Order: sequence, then structure tokens, then C-alpha cells
Amino acid sequence: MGKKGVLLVNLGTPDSPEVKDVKKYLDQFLMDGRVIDIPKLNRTLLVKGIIVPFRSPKTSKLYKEIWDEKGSPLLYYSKIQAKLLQEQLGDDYQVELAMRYQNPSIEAALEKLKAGLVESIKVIPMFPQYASASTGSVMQLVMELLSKWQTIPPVSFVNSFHNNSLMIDVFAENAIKHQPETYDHVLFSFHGLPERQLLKCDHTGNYCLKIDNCCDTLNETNKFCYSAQGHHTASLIAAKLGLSKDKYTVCFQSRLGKEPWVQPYTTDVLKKLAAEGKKRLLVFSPAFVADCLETLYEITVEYHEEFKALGGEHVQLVESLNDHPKFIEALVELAKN
Ligand SMILES: C=CC1=C(C)c2cc3[nH]c(cc4nc(cc5[nH]c(cc1n2)c(C)c5CCC(=O)O)C(CCC(=O)O)=C4C)c(C)c3C=C
Ligand SMILES: [Fe+2]
Ligand SMILES: [Fe+2]
Repeated sequence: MGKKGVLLVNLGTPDSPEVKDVKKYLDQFLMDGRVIDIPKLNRTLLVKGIIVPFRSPKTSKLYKEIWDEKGSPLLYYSKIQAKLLQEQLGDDYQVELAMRYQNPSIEAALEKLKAGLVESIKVIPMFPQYASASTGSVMQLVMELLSKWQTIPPVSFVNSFHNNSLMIDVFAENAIKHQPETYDHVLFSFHGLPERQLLKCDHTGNYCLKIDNCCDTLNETNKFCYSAQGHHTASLIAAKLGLSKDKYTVCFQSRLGKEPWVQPYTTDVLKKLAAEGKKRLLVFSPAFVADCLETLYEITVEYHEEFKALGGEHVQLVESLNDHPKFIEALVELAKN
């Protein structure tokens, strides 16, 4: 019997924090039609003509703030996760790591699985909540690449793991280290998405953003909605910590461009909480399985400074799943089941 192949795929990061590598990364990332879902000509003009030239120098500076001797935290933690998963799964499995954008590429990782003569491939996009821009994009590229193989082994995909109980435990355990009861309010700040991407995943056409609080709870209609899955993740972590509804807010960060994105925006929530006199905030970022630019810079530095300027005192990030042994156990479950 051959080994079973497991492919972990996270988003990606530049090869270095230098402007030229950030340009290559942003170009590949934002030219993906599932990330900026507008007609190709408009996307090309917007990405190559405006976003990449103007945003890259700024983004390069931000990456330099979080880059250390181990490299980009997202890649560094992803490599540890893959190594620990391989150790836990043992010799019957071959685990490979890939990034959707830049390196190590999905193509190279699939070639390694092919060379290992694996009898099957389990793809785990490392995004707890399904979104077309993240999980969907990984699935599409893997399917495109595999479609060119002569022999296509049995392939399966993890679609989402927003309610994985081991993952929920890790977020809760990581928060307990910070004594959540000493904070005035808790935020679950998810990476944002353009509203039109949420609307596209509502197959009824009359539910999402048409009904009040459409995605505050998960149901049969919105079960693949990124926002609904995010609210569900947040409610499970809150329940584990015994947080009542008035103690936490689900919000969305990292908006890009002028179009409406899923709301409320984290920056607006910071303003509201500061105006209410809240001083100390504990912030989860449960759309990611590893600390990255969005957590280590946007939350830890930018939101902290923004909140202090508004009269607040402290914004504390709850560290991500990173190399927590229970998260590796969660990955073992996902790989096997
Ligand atoms: C249209 C723009 C973007 C969409 C849609 C989007 C969705 C999306 N992104 C992640 C995860 C990550 N994004 C990260 C960085 C990042 N994201 C965008 C834009 C969109 N993301 C940009 C331009 C950047 C780069 C930084 C910047 O210039 O602001 C990261 C961090 C990577 C790292 O190296 O640390 C992650 C992770 C998800 C899960 C998602 C859809 C739900
Ligand atoms: Fe992003
Ligand atoms: Fe909705």
C-alpha cells in the first residue's frame, strides 16, 4: 500500500519583505479572479495600474515590521504545522505544505506527492471558514493542476472547519492566558470580504443582506456563507469562555477599496467602544490558523494605536493556533476523516 498524501495550503506571503517581492506577491494574489471578482480587464487595470504600484512600498514596510530571522511568520508557522502533522501521522502519510500565492507553490507540492506515489490526496485549505476568495481559490487551482495528470488519484477537500471543537478549545485556552474577565470587551475580528462576494454565495438571492442579522446564526440557507460561519466560530469560542452576548462583537478588518465590505468594520467598532468608555479590549482573529501580518501588525500595532488615540488603553491580541499541540490534533482529525 502506498502512503496517503496530505496537502496543507495557506494563503501565501512574499518571498522577502522587499518591494520587488511584495509586488510579485500582490500581483499574483490580487489578479486571482476569486479575490478581486470583477471582469479581467478592469481587474488588470486596477491591480497592475493602481494597487500594486501604490500599495507595494507601504505593504513592504509593514512586512519589514513583522519579518524576523525566521522569515515571514505565516510561512514559519505553516512549516512547523506541516512538520508536526507529519510526525503525528507517521509513515503511512506524506504531508506537504503549499501556499496559494508564491512559495512553496501548490504545483511543486503536488509534484512531490506524485513522486511519493501516494494512493490518495487530502487537501486541507488552512482557512477555518469557507470563502471563495480563500478556500475556493485553493480548490480551483488544485483541481486545475490535477486535471493535467494522467493518473488522478482519489482526491478530497476539507471545505471548512469553522466548528472544529479542538480548534475552538485552542482559541479559548489562548485567551484564558490573558484573563478575559479583566477586559471591558472582546472582539472577534475576521478578515473582511467585499459584500458582493457574500451575496454571490446566497443561492436564494433573497436572504443574505436582505434579512436583518441574516448571518448572525448559521442555518441551511447560509451554511456556506463566510460571515455566518465566522459568527458561528465566534459564538462557540464565546460559549466556551462563558461570554454573554453583550460582552463581545463580531467585526471585519482589512477592507480594500471603496466598495462596501462585510460589516461592521473593526475600525468603526473601535470608535464605538471608545466612545462608550471601554478601555481594554481582547481581540481574537479566528479567520487565521497562524499569526501573520493581519494579526501581528494590523491588530497588535495599528488597532492598538488607533484605540489609544480614541481614549482607550490597550488592545490585546489572542495568539493564533500556531504550533499548539491541540491544533495539530485537529489537523490529524481533518487529515484522517
Ligand atoms: C480584495 C482583496 C482581498 C480579499 C478578498 C482577501 C480575502 C482574504 N484574505 C485572507 C487572508 C489573508 N490576507 C492577507 C493579506 C492581504 N489580503 C489582501 C487583500 C484581500 N484579501 C491584501 C492586499 C493583503 C496583503 C497585505 C496588504 O497589503 O494589506 C494575509 C496575510 C499574509 C501574510 O503574509 O502575513 C492573510 C492570512 C482570507 C482568509 C481571505 C478571505 C476570507
Ligand atoms: Fe487578505
Ligand atoms: Fe448574510
